[in-house]
Amino acid sequence: MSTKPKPTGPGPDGSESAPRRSDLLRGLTAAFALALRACPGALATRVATVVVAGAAPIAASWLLKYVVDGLTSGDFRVADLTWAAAGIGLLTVALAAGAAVSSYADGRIRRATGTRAQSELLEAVNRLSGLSRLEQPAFHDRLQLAIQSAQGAERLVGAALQGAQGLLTMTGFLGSLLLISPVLTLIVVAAAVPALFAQLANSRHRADLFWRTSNLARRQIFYRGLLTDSQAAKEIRLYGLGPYFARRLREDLDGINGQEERLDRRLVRHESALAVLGAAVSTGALVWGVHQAATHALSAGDVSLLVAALAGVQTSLISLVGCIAQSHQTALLFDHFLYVTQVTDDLPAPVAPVAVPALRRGIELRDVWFRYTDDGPWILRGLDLTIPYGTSLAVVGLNGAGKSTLVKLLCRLYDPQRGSISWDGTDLRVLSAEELRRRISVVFQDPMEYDLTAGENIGLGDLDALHDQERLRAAATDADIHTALARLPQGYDTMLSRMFFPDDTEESATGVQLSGGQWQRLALARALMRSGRDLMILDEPGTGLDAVAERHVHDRLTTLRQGATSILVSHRMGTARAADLIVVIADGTVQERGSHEELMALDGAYAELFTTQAEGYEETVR
Ligand SMILES: Nc1ncnc2c1ncn2[C@@H]1O[C@H](COP(=O)(O)OP(=O)(O)OP(=O)(O)O)[C@@H](O)[C@H]1O
Repeated sequence: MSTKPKPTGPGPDGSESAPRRSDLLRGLTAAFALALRACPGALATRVATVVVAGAAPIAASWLLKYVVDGLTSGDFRVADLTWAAAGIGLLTVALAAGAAVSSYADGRIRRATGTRAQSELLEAVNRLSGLSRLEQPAFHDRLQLAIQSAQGAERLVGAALQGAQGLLTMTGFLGSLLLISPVLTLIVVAAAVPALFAQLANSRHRADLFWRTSNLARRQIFYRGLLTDSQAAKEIRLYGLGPYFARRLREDLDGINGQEERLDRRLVRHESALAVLGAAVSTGALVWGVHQAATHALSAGDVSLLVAALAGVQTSLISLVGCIAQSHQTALLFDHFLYVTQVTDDLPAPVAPVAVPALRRGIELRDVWFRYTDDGPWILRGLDLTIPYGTSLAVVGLNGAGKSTLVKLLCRLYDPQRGSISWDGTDLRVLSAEELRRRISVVFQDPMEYDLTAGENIGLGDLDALHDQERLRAAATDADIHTALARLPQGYDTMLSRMFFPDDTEESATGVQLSGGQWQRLALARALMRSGRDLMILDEPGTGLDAVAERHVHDRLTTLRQGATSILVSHRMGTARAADLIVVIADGTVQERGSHEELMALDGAYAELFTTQAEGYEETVR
């Protein structure tokens, strides 16, 4: 199963448009809500530290003004000045302690929101009961970005709190300046406003660039995945594709770097002009303040407050703008997280789900039409098929005829666009998909190879029996894999992975890799853990098995299937012939149906498939 995103259009979902400004507000609200759900205590602490850190510099500058005014005028009480100086000291201590508490609270917020975001994301993906969304490249891309941005909530909260702190300090200092001189306040604000808007525009440019280059960035993940994936390594080495993909990755990186460089050059011009403007306003204000003090229009304390306010406004402005810029980009990424966590199920859930009864009459497909995408070709075209209870059905047909598609529809991994599939007369659409699947046991054509122990690989078929050694062994024996597993270094506890080791194993221990056929048998054993279920589906269980193994497995399955409703998809006609009912799928419908003898007598598609295969064997033997 590949987890590598495939490159698609320019933006997520292939859309060309950059995100809207409202994304920032939406992202911020959602990030705070997430942090509040994850760690309300740490968030409240962090808000308290913001108030302390935002207000303390202003209070300290007023106390300093009081001290300076007292000292320069000579009109003071020693005790008052001492208390004021102690107050400044206390505020400094509060600031230092606040910084330590704030960094601890940040850590807690980071861990708690990160974990919560991951779980909410995976819960949302698990809520998707079908396959179609996960198979849409655009959704898949979104999902990859959502996984990367799960930490975005913490960064957004952090940036917003830092911004709030900057805003608090700036407002406090502007208020202080207003008391000294309304004119001066106006000048400082006038110098700050263009800087603020220019910085906002810059952050918007950065966000746009990020959006424009996100497709290139995703393609890099794809190339990096190819170059480091052990599954891809065989072909990459055989065809000598490494340097080719490395070059394409470098070209994409150069593309992104080039665009960033151009934007940086533009922004540096803006920023230096703004810095000069800010410095000029500060210097002018300072000169004016000193002049006013010299002519006794202002006190020395006013000048000290003026100096603190000018520095405070400039610093908090820079911090505020930095936070807004960071929030903008983070909100863009976090939007993918919100999209995925709010996505609706791809299979409509029944309004009043009906309990899935044990199968007693059979399964019926009536005029089933199905295609994977709205603009794709029809795979099934009005297929009719009745599978009576207790029948063993074999489905045969050429490659791409739609056999595996039929299997997936029976498991309700998709809904047909037209027609119906019913379980004892009840349409699958009104049954709970989860309950339905509990009544089915399937070996898919491409079964999973879990990087877990051999026992777990089997036990996953029935989680309640994950550690039931007897049942694991029985299933493995029926799938003809018990002997091979028993011979592994740690028997059923052997890790079937070259990447992970059991927690209690030394790092030097190596995992074991099974052959393709052995994995196939393990998947069969996993399905056999559910052999008591109402319907057993085997989609090509013989692929990858050698002739002797296939014979063994086939004999066991024939015994196991007796009396049970089962569906076997197979290209091996020798295996299919033993079924009670055989259907040939072609052109999206059932072309022929009957027993082996009936279909041979019909001398149609089945007879042709059967004799062609039989002749092939005879020629080989001769
Ligand atoms: N997830 C998918 N999205 C889009 N098209 C698909 C998907 N899965 C299968 N198809 C298409 O549906 C058609 C039928 O595929 P299916 O796997 O059902 O055939 P099959 O009869 O099982 O073939 P085979 O014998 O090769 O296993 C094929 O043309 C295939 O390309």
